[in-house]
Amino acid sequence: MKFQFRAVSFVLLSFIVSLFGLIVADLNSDRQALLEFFSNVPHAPRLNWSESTPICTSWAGVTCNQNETSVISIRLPGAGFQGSIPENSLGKLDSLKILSLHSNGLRGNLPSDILSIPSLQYVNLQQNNFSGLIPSSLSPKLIALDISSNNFSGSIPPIFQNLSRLTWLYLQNNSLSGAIPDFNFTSLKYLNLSYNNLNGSIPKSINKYPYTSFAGNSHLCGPPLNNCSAVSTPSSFSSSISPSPVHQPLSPEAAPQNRSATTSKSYFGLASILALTIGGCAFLSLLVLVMFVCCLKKNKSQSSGILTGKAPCSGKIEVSKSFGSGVQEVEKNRLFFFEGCSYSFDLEDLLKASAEVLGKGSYGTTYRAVLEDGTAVVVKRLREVLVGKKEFEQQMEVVGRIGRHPNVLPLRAFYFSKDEKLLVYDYMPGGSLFSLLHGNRGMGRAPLDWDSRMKIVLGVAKGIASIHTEHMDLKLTHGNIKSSNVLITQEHDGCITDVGLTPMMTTQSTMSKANGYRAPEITEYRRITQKSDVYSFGVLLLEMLTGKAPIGYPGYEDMVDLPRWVRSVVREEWTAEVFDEELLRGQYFEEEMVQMLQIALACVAKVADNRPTMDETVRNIEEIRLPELNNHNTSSESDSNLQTP
Ligand SMILES: Nc1ncnc2c1ncn2[C@@H]1O[C@H](COP(=O)(O)OP(=O)(O)OP(=O)(O)O)[C@@H](O)[C@H]1O
Repeated sequence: MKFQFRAVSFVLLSFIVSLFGLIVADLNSDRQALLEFFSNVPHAPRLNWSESTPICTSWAGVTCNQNETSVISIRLPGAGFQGSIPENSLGKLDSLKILSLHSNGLRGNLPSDILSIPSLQYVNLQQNNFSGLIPSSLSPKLIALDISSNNFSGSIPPIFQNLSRLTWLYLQNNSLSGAIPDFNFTSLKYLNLSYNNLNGSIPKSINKYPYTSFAGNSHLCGPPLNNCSAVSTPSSFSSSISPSPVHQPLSPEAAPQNRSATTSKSYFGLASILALTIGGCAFLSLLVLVMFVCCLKKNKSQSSGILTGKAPCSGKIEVSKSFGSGVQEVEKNRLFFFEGCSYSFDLEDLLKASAEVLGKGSYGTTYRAVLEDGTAVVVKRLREVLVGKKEFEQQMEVVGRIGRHPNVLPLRAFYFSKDEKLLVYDYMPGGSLFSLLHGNRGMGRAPLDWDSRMKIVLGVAKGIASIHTEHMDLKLTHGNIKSSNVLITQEHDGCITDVGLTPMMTTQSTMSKANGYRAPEITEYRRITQKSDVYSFGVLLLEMLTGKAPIGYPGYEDMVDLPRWVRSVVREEWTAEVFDEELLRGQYFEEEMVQMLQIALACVAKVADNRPTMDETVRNIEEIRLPELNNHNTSSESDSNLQTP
């Protein structure tokens, strides 16, 4: 009996010892793998990985599982890594789920053992200099793969077909060639293959993705690009196809992307090309005119469509205390409501409402109007509107269509007359991000915590990305992103307002007040693009991180040229000096803050082409906030905890 007991104890003890040994060995082998990478790849001096410190609690950018037995995530975007990743380094982290090394200077081949780590789910290696082929062995658990803006060549390996959980696939801005394999993705939601050298026809299985997913591949054809039949042979294409997408301001006149294949010049003389162009333009203009007249007629005759007109009974305008003082009696009979709007007042009610000035912006004065039944709305009284009635109404159609995203404040109604242009929005009692960050800095101030800031800016990023999505063939921009145009919803989310106003306003009004948010190319060439929106959003992120208002707000003492100031502080080394002191009190999320700073600095790159797109920015922020890493604890190993962000 005694012998039996001893034997059992011995077996149990050996089991425990060997289990412990295994655990230690596991973490040790992860440590060795990371040190192998770290010692072979030059990086920024701020990285603190050292043999003598505990890997799970001290190494920047490294996250372990809950039991601290293995490394599950590496997130070091923009950490200054230069050079190639050695084989048998990162590829040895056999429990790795998340690998984010975007915006570094990594180059050479991507070792084949990395993407095949069986547990790997999220990979973001965009904006490096990797070259060679995409490895053909990939983790079956991959959910997101972003290797865009590198120099990968060769064809797209058919292995993607087998990845049943793949939701994001971003391969744009590489040198990939050959035909696109006939994928039959089951879970893919986002696909971008643009700006490569792909050729042949787009497989049916993926032709539901937008034009922008395939643009910039001059030898690719079929929906949503040009019909393959319209394309003769690859050699008949003009070689001068624009290398990057053209972004137009949010304006109905913005030209659609040129979707027609450019045929070889040898087929036509200059005269025939000119004649065709002029004829084509004339025909198109006629067509647009006819369509527009039809649209207007339809709008006037029925109240379907996006806009509905309301003809109120006549009444006296309260000249003294409301915004209605300038409205002409004859023209005050048409307040256009957008479809789905539940308000039931008319222009007369609005003009009678008691009004309080919320502020004077660059486009005019904004009022909070309280109607007789107690409904509060916001009325923006525009001044210096550049366009006539028709263009204004066309623009309103566009605005009505894009204001259907939870992070974009919908325009509810508008009024246009010779002397008065009014816009009606919901009143947002939560105020603006500007007032939350800079308002009442004295006693009794409730500081805006990190989680709230992250939620708001992620919402704003999504809102802007939704504006940048192609609408009616137009590449739209916002043109005036700043913290006073970010309003806070009941759910404490960020919501962008003033959508679609920039193209209708005079240049003085659009240039004057928001200089601190303006991209260099706007100041120099007055060119508003989607990338200049990204710049403004980057300044907004810096404002959120530093608590400082960008230049352009008279009356705010700590105004600074934010991108310039932040760059000068962090040039040598990342430092807590840039962060808003309110963020340094209490629980301090340094790693997330540093990562947000990296994202912000990428957005405010001086050269527009070096800035990420808004979609990429959304993903980069979401990656910081993966559910697994929320609440700032280390992760559980359960796969179900890692959901699609
Ligand atoms: N729907 C709304 N609900 C609550 N407050 C709003 C609403 N729309 C605007 N505001 C607030 O009203 C004030 C004035 O806004 P306005 O848009 O006129 O100026 P601005 O945002 O400072 O500059 P700009 O005209 O360049 O956008 C700002 O503080 C803004 O945050």
